[in-house]
Amino acid sequence: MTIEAGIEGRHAQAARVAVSVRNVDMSFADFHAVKDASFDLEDGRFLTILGPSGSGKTTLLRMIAGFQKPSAGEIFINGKPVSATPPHKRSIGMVFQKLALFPHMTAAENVAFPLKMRRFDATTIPERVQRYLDLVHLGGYADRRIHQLSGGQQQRVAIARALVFEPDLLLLDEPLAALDRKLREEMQLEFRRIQRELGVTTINVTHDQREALVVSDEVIVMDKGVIQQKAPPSATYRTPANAFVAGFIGVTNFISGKVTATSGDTVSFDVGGSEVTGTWAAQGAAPSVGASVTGALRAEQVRLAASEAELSGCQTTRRGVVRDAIFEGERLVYEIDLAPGTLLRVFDHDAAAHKQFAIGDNVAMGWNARDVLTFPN
Ligand SMILES: Nc1ncnc2c1ncn2[C@@H]1O[C@H](COP(=O)(O)OP(=O)(O)OP(=O)(O)O)[C@@H](O)[C@H]1O
Repeated sequence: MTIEAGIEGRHAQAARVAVSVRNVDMSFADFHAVKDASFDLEDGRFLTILGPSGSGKTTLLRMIAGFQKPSAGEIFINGKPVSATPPHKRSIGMVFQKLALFPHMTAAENVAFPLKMRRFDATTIPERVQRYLDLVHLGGYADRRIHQLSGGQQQRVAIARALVFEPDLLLLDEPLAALDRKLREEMQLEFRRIQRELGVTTINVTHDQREALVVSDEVIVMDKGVIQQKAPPSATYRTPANAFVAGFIGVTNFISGKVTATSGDTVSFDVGGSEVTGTWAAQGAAPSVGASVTGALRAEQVRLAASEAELSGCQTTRRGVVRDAIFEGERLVYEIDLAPGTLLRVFDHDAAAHKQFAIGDNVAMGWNARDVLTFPN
C-alpha cells in the first residue's frame, strides 16, 4: 500500500457527513462570487479550499460560518439546514489571519473567554483551559499576556481559543498567511497534528498550494466562483480535473497545439512544427484531429541529458537551448526552448548527482506520454 493510500484510507469507515453544501450560490449586487457549489465533507476530515485571489473561497467559508446568507442553495451541518441559524449558534470554532486576541488578557484568560460566553460551569473552566493550552504546547505560558508571546505562540493561543469549547467544526481563513515561511510551515504541521489528535472536522481556506497539499485530507480547487475539483491532495496533483487545476498545483508547463492523431487515450499534437504525444486527461472522448489542445507537463517530469542516447527510458525526446539556469538551493531550475515561443521549465532536484548545464548549452529533454496530461484548449 502506498503512503497516500494509507493516509487516504484512514477514514474509509467514517461515513457520517458533517458538512453538506448543496447548490450554493452567492451573488453580490453585480458580481457572482460563488456559482452552484456542492460538496460533502465527512466527519473528522480536513478540507482545504484552495484558489487564487477572488476565486470565491472566503465567500464560501463565510456562508458555512453563517456570516453571509447564500443567494440560493442550502448548507447542512450534521444533517441540519443552517440558513436560519446565526453564526454563534452553529458550534463553529474559527481562526482568521487577524487573530483578534484580547491583548490585555493572559493566554489563559483568552482561552477561557469562549467558555465564559457559553456559560460553562466555572469550576470546570481552569482544567479545560489548561488541557487546551497543553494541546497547543503552551502549558507553561498560561499567565503570559498576549504581547509577551511570539507570533507563533499567539497563533497557538488562537487555536486553543477556537477549540476549547469543542465545536463541531473548525474554520480557518488564511490564519498563516501573514507569517514568515519557516513559521508558516511549522504551524501547518501543528494544525495537522492538532486536527488529527482531536479529530475535529476542519475547513481551511488558502491560496498556498503547498499548505493545501501538506495539511489536508481533501482539497477543493476553486476558480472564478466554481469548484473545479474536490479530491485528495495526491489526486489533485496526479490527476487534475482540468488545465486550471494542473496549472495551480505544482509547476506545470503548458504546451498547446492542434491534434494530428489519436489512438485510444493517446493524443498527438503539433507544437511549432514538432509533434508532442500526450494522454487525454479530460472527461469525455478524446478530441478529433485538428482540435486545439493543451498538454500539461510538470517541471519535475522532464529529464535532461547531453544527448538523446542517455534518455533511452523516455518515449519522447527533444533538443533545445538552455535560456536560463537558476540555483534555488534544493533544486536547479532550467528554462529551455522547446519550440519557437514555447519555453519548458525543468527541475533538477538532485543537481549534485547530475551533469549541470549552462545558459546557451544545447541539451536533450525527455519525457513520457503519460506525463503530458492533455486537455481541451
Ligand atoms: N460584500 C461583497 N460585495 C461585493 N463583492 C464581494 C463582496 N465580498 C466578496 N466580493 C467579491 O467576490 C469575489 C470573491 O471574493 P472572495 O473574498 O470570496 O475571494 P477569495 O477567493 O477568498 O480571495 P482572497 O484570497 O483574495 O481572499 C471577489 O471578486 C470579491 O471582490
